[in-house]
Amino acid sequence: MTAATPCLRHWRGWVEAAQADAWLERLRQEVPWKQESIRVYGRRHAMPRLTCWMADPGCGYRYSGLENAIEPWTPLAAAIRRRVGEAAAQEFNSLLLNYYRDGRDAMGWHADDEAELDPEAPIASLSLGASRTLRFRPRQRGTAPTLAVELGHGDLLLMDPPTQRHWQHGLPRRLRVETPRLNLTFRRVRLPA
Ligand SMILES: O=C(O)CCC(=O)C(=O)O
Ligand SMILES: [Fe+2]
Repeated sequence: MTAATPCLRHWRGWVEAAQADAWLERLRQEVPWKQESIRVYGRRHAMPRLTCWMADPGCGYRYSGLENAIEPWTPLAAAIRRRVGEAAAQEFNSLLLNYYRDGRDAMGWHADDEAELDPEAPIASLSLGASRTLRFRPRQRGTAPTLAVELGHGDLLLMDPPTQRHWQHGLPRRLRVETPRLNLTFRRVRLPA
């Protein structure tokens, strides 16, 4: 069964603009950004964005078929994790950072439903920089309308369960955009009992 809409909570301007500006600048500089590549039909392509995976020890996981190297939390990322965790009432143990250098960078349709992730936990997404559209479509195509959420500077979006089970999301290119955007998705990786 497909839920009629994804379960989203969107706070526009969750971080006040001057604070968001400062976070954007500092994260661009201090995060060890990586240019990963993806395999499509056996060929390697540069991923259309830079990424970094930060997590507590033991919280590694595979994303788009890549085994991510775990980076330790930078002081700012750790501070943001605490604030986002309070807003979401959730203890996040991992974070994927995406750096969209301009409107040519993007992310394809996917669901964040890897086996390593706790399906009961929300995923919290913080956006900094250029405004971009996150689109949602039902995994069972045609059973519900596609939805677009405009994510601006300082916005926090919570994707609550069972959103990942029934919906995919993606960030299309937007060629008019010439400025960068950072997105931080806080996640909960299941730990061995
Ligand atoms: O950049 C975004 O807003 C989406 C990022 C995303 O879907 C992800 O990191 O899994
Ligand atoms: Fe995602």
